[in-house]
Amino acid sequence: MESPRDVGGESMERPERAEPLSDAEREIIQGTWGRVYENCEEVGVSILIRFFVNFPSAKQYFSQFRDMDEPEEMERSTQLRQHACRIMGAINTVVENLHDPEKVSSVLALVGKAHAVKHKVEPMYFKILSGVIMEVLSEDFPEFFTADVQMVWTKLMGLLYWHVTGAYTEVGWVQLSSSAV
Ligand code: HEM
Repeated sequence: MESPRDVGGESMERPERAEPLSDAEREIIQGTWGRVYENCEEVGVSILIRFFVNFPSAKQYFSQFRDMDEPEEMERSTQLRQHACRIMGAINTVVENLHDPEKVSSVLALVGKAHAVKHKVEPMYFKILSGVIMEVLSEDFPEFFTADVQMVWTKLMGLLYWHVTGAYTEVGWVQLSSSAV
């Protein structure tokens, strides 16, 4: 599906600012997220399984399942399950605080900083994960994730990526070229 170079060698693009969400868009996100979050562990796990199956190089950061290939085996990993819940929890905090841009940026700055400094995760994986999140939500909740709703969610994912990559820039993340990886 991928080679590490597909994801490792690209530069981190970051627009000047994230496009803000309107009140109506915030309501759409909050309304649809409520239904997703009711099943947060199950949805989070299916997002991560698809992420690691389609982009196996993303497993390199996880000691417990970096060498696993079978989705059934990965599904039993407590580290995967825990990360699924942490991702869903962080998105939930963002969604619940969309009216409070400072809170949103501080939550995502912490996520970005930890992943840059502690986990040393290549930031492109955040973009890839956003795409997988959109795919899984659209497939699992077709009754809510209509084309219009998907557009609003894509905007939220852009906002998330913008804040996270902002934190990477802030801590002085240096992009490795693909030939150096
Ligand atoms: C929306 C995206 C994401 C969110 C909200 C998120 C959130 C979190 C949180 C809250 C933690 C625990 C606190 C910490 O140690 O920082 C964590 C840990 C971690 N994250 Fe993420 N994460 C995201 C994406 C990613 C991606 C794309 C990767 C790598 C491909 C990744 C790799 C890790 C690793 C390796 C840990 C430590 C796991 C452990 O110690 O068991 N995360 N994440």
